[in-house]
Amino acid sequence: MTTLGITDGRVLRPDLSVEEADVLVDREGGEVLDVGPDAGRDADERLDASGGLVVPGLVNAHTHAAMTLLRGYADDKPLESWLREDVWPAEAELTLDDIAAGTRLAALEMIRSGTTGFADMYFHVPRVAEVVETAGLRARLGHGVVTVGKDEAAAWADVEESLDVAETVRETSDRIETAFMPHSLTTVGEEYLREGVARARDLDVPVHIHANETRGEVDPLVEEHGVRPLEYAREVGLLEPEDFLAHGVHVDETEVELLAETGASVVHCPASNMKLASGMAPVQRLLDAGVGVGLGTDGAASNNDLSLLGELRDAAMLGKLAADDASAVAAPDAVRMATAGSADALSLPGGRIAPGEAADCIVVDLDAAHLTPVHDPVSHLAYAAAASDVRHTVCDGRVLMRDREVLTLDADAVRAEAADRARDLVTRAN
Ligand SMILES: CSC[C@H]1O[C@@H](n2cnc3c(O)ncnc32)[C@H](O)[C@@H]1O
Ligand SMILES: [Zn+2]
Repeated sequence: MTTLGITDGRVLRPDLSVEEADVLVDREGGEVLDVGPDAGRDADERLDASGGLVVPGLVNAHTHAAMTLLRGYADDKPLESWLREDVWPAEAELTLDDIAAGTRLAALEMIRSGTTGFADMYFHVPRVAEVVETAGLRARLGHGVVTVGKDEAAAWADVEESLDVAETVRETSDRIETAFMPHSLTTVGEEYLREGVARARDLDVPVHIHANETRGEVDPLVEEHGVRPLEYAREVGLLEPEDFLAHGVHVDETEVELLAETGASVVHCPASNMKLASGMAPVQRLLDAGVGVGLGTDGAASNNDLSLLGELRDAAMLGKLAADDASAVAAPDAVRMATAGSADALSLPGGRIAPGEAADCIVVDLDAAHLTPVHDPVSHLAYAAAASDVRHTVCDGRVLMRDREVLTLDADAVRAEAADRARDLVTRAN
């Protein structure tokens, strides 16, 4: 066994207390061995955390990584017209190599901003998995199914592809898990949902879906089925404890209770919800009811970055507006959402720094003008720290970024290829 010591910093513990300590990591086993004063002093390799805070690696519980290629391509529109007029026509032109390049760019941005794990719903998932493996990240991946606008054969083929990906891609890496991923309750027909979800249960994979994102999606569904969207979701077999729903903006009291009873989680995406004017999720209400809540950026085209530190701030701010209460979604709640909340929602290791837990951690520099003084490091994580404050990123015991240099990807090459491909993509789409 060889060890990594993250030394001389302060460590955020699972109860969100902060203590001066080292973190000792088993590099091959990918787990935390010890947390305590001088625990890392004799380690084989050391990462200097002096002046910094050692935090669990952040977990982005809902994104579409390759949408980095569409960052800034179509802004200032609501979800439905943004998807139909801009995003879907561009996505129809994506090649496998585009998706690999966009995902690499996302991986670079995630490592730089302290994200060690993520959930991705997109296309050409085996290529996405290759990138995740090379970058050294952890992920739960799935092929997004859309059946509206397709003939029956094409719709079933899409369902089969998502199930096939869920079954096979999880075998490709110890850091990759999968899920069955129907796009939403309105873009996938009922028969496909019922059959796909039942088969996902046989494969023992969770289901990830967009749900209750906009009024434009909820109202017609209620009209058609005569029940709330999450009651319909339950009827078609969704809402098992390992399932996780993106957004959950327009949920009523019955649906909050249904989530709490079933144990399915919600992934809050505040920046995307604000940018597309989708609405404000009742996050404090969900937390009060005992619903598991994680945090996601959604794709870079509706955000427009993949920084979870930015998302933390948005979650804390928007949560107060939604509740009309300045004490709602307090700093520790937001930090918990981006760490243990997201990791638990995705059933992935990580989210807590303690012996036996996955060695997914980051060091956030606190020695910066905008982070001075440090009355409360948890407050700084929620309200003041930025992506560029992340100094080191470690996933599964491996150093992915040391002193702001990403070690697993060639940053210049990744940026150049993504910029070229994005330009060609939008030329083809237009
Ligand atoms: C079928 S793969 C995933 C699909 O989802 C689209 N998408 C991106 N952001 C959102 C969002 O906020 N709500 C719904 N769908 C979204 C993405 O462009 C892909 O087509
Ligand atoms: Zn999404």
